[in-house]
Amino acid sequence: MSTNPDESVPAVKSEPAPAESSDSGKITQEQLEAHSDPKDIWMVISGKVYDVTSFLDEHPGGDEVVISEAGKDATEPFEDVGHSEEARKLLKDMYVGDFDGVVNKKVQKKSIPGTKPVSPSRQGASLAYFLPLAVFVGYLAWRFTLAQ
Ligand code: HEM
Repeated sequence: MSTNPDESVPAVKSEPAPAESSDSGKITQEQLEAHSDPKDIWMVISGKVYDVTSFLDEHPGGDEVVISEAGKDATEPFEDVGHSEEARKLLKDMYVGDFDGVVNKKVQKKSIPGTKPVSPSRQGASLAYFLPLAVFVGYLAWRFTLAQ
């Protein structure tokens, strides 16, 4: 028999540790930034979050470039280097989860080859040409019908 009066009281469950992902199961910008220490590095590459901490010393490009991208979206610098297929395969083992934030804007904005982006102002401009022309053609057609 125990003399401890607290023993009958059920242990209060401790608060669960903060989740490493948002409600959507994705990693938020905040969580990404929480891993920007050289001893604990996460980074985003093409919308996926990778824990590159253990790879730091092995990186053929040196640790500094990787540290400078800690807690950030490193898609652009990673792609700019033109990493090999081998480098991309290494990423698989470092995968933590999908990124919930905005995927690298510059990369997203890149136009799709073979297509020509039309800006809203240009759309307006072509409408400004087309409308009077359509009215004029309509007028000609009307005159032509009257002349018959
Ligand atoms: C985090 C994931 C990364 C992995 C797994 C990775 C892996 C590699 C590998 C395997 C190479 C050797 C060449 C090749 O196979 O392409 C390499 C080279 C290189 N990496 Fe990375 N890298 C990563 C991130 C980065 C980042 C974020 C930067 C720049 C900010 C960077 C900059 C470089 C540079 C400059 C080289 C060329 C080194 C040389 O040729 O002397 N890497 N990387």
